[in-house]
Amino acid sequence: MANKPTTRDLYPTPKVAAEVTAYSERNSTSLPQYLVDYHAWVEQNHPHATYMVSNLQAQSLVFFARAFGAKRILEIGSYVGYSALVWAHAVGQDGKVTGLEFSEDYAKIAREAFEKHDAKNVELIVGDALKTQPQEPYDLIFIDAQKSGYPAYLRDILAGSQPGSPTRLLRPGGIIIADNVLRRGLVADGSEENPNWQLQRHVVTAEEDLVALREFNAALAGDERLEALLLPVFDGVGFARLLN
Ligand SMILES: C[S@@+](CC[C@H](N)C(=O)[O-])C[C@H]1O[C@@H](n2cnc3c(N)ncnc32)[C@H](O)[C@@H]1O
Repeated sequence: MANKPTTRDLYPTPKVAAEVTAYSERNSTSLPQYLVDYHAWVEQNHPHATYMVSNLQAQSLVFFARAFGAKRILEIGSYVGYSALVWAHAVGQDGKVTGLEFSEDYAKIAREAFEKHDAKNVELIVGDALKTQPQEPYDLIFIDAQKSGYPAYLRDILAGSQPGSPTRLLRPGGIIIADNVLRRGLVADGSEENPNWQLQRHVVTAEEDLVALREFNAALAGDERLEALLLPVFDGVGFARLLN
């Protein structure tokens, strides 16, 4: 029996992959124009714009948030607020988004964007997310901060969401979404034969990030309180549902 084609077999050149992404974006429910414009503005004005999720990934986040029925979302790592604004759009005015962001400078830019777009349902807490997790329940937690912190974030979420606790962080049935869990494939294949090894090793990721992400992915799949799915889309997206 022939093997199913892999992502690379399906979209074998950069041009095909780019066309597929643009086509998928066009054939998914559109984002409001102010979100697309803000993404473009950050790309033109900020040196670390690649920190942001893409518009197509943002479309997927809106879809998942609504499909999961999430009205209260915690985001760990907000940068200048693009994905926080996306979540704010997804949950609507009767929902709530809390972003945790280390940098005061990034948070200032994000808050200006929230104000400009009249997003009253999103707040930012500045500081180390390992120390600033709120004491209230969320339906969905998005992890997108420093990769070396992913295992600790997961431990904190699980420890802070004990069955029966009135202050639990993630409700029973709540969803965790973690971005960049494959790091251009280096998490799964960190060998020098991986063409991304030379390109990315010193630029995008450090060995400690890869070690932490492998630990995180294994913990997500192995914890008996979680049902997990790792999808090889975008830079690798990990999903988990908290069972109790
Ligand atoms: C990939 S960016 C987030 C991008 C954002 N989610 C988006 O898509 O628009 C990661 C952010 O996490 C922040 N960060 C890193 N370590 C952190 C920590 N310990 N606590 C809170 N934020 C942290 C960084 O300052 C950076 O802005």
